[in-house]
Amino acid sequence: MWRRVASLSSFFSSSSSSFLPQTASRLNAWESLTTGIAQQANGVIVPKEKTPFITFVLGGPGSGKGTQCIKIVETFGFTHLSAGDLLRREIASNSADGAMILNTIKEGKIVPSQVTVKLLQKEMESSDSNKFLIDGFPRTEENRVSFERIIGVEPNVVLFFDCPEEEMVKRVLNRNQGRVDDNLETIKTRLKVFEALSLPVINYYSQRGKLYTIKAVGAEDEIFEQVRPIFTAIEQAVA
Ligand SMILES: Nc1ncnc2c1ncn2[C@@H]1O[C@H](COP(=O)(O)OP(=O)(O)OP(=O)(O)O)[C@@H](O)[C@H]1O
Ligand SMILES: O=c1ccn([C@@H]2O[C@H](COP(=O)(O)O)[C@@H](O)[C@H]2O)c(=O)[nH]1
Ligand SMILES: [Mg+2]
Repeated sequence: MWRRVASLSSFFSSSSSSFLPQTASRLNAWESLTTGIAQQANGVIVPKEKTPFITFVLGGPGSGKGTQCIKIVETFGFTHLSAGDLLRREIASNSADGAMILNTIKEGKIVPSQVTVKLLQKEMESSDSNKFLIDGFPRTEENRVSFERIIGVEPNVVLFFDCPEEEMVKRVLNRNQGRVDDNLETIKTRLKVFEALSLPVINYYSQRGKLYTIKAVGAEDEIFEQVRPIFTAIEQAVA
């Protein structure tokens, strides 16, 4: 069932990105709130009781997506699904796809959409939560289309953490979490992949009026002050 919710555009100002050719549009994402996840039962499509609110959290490697997601969870109670973390969990559990995922991550390339979307789907379907932060996905147009086809829903909001390359490289090299892809060689590929494959996704959502660009330089708390009003307005709108 489709349902229209009043536009939130008056809560937000436009934002722009040094990466993006066009100005990001205002939030009118609530218009797509209604698509919902559908589950198949005995050949019949049965909508889930409540439609999830989905935020995609995008940005280059080391732009601070994970760091800000933790703050959003603490303040606004979303469920954080990091696609990279789910893939690393597959590697750690020695699953059938583990070796392929490890090689792909080491090379800084993109795991096949079907694998990542299946992991996200499993988490979303088994969660009691109805509001998700999907961090680091979709990374390609193919990822995006697969998510929409398999999950049957579009994001309501897309955040883009816009950070200069030299700052991202510095952060990743200082991260010190033992990640196999936190080395100069892999970072170079990850940055190229981001520019070639992920920026088109960001542009797509900008054109759809769903994109919020956050200037991701400065102290973590200062950056969160750009994020906070977006989620405050969402809370007010659904209350
Ligand atoms: N505003 C900031 N200033 C300085 N360092 C930061 C800032 N935000 C995050 N960091 C640090 O930079 C590193 C990368 O941050 P984070 O892991 O959040 O990025 P990410 O976008 O999730 O990266 P990836 O895509 O590689 O997972 C971490 O060590 C984090 O503590
Ligand atoms: O949707 C995704 C997300 C991640 N990957 C691969 O994992 C690494 C690390 O991801 P982070 O978000 O930086 O933790 C990424 O470079 C890709 O190799 C992916 O393929 N698809
Ligand atoms: Mg991360």
